[in-house]
Amino acid sequence: MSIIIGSPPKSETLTDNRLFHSNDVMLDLKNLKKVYPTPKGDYVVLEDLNLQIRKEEFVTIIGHSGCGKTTMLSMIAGLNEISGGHISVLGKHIKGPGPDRGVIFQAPSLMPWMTALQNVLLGVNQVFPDATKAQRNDIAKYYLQKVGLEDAFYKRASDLSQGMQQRVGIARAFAIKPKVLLLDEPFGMLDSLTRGELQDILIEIWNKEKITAVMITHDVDEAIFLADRVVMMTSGPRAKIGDVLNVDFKRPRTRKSVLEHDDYYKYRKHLIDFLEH
Ligand SMILES: Nc1ncnc2c1ncn2[C@@H]1O[C@H](COP(=O)(O)OP(=O)(O)OP(=O)(O)O)[C@@H](O)[C@H]1O
Repeated sequence: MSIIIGSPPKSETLTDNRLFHSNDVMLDLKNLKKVYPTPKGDYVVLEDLNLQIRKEEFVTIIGHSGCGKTTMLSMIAGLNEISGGHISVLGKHIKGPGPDRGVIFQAPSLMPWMTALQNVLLGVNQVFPDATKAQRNDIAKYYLQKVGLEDAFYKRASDLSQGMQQRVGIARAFAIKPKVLLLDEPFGMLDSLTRGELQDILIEIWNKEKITAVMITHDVDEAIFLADRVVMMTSGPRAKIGDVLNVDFKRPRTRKSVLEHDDYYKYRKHLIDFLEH
C-alpha cells in the first residue's frame, strides 16, 4: 500500500495505487510484469506494478539505478514488450509505439547531417501526412521557436551544442502533439544552468499543451520542482511502486517559491529517506 503525504487526491481512493476515476485517467498500468531472459535464467525486473496517471498530470519517477525505470517507460512507449498485465492509454490497451506517445531520451539521437528543422519535420511529416508542406513547416518552426531555437532552424544538428540538441529533441516530441510525453532523464547530461533553463521551457510548453507527462529523473529537486506527484519505485528485482508523494505547490512555480515553501524540505526528506532505505 502506498503512503501518500500532502493532500489526498480528490477522487475516491481505491487499492494498490489505483486512485482515480476512470474518466480522469490517461495512463493505466495494471499488474505490469517484465521478464528479461538471461543466460542465467529469467530475470523478473517488474512485477505487479500498478499505477494510474491522470490526464494533464506531470509525474516524475525516481528509484535506484537498475530498478527498472527505463524498462517501465519503454514499455509505456511501446518499444519494449510487455511480459504480463497491460498498459492502456485512455482505456485502450497499447500494442506498440504510436503518435499518442512522444518520447524524449537522455541523448536526443538526431540525424546529425540534417538541420534542426528537418529533424523536427521527420516526425511531423509522419504524423500529419494530410497537412500541406507549409502547415507542417509552421508546426515544426512553432515548436523550435518555443524551445528558443528561432535562429537555428537551418543549422545542422551536428553543429549544435548538447543543450541545443536536447531543445530540438523537446521540440520534436511536442510537435507530433502526443497525448502523453515520456521523458527518460532528458537533462541528465546537461550542466545545471542549461538544465534549469530546459526545465522551465518544458514546464511552459507542457502547461500550454495540457498533455500528460511522465519523467524519469535521478535528481530529487528536479522531481519535486516539476511534478504533481513523485512516484518512487522499489529496488529490483520484481520492482513495483513503493510510494507516491503528492506535491501540492501551486503553478506556475518558480524555483524560489518552491525552495521557500514550508513543505519543501519535508518532501525532500521523504524522497531521500525512501531512497536510503
Ligand atoms: N534487454 C535486457 N536484457 C536483460 N536485462 C536487461 C535488459 N535491459 C535491462 N536489463 C536489466 O534490467 C534491469 C532494469 O534496467 P533499467 O534500465 O530499466 O533500469 P533503470 O532503473 O532505468 O536504471 P538506471 O537508473 O541506471 O537508468 C537492470 O538490472 C538491467 O541490467
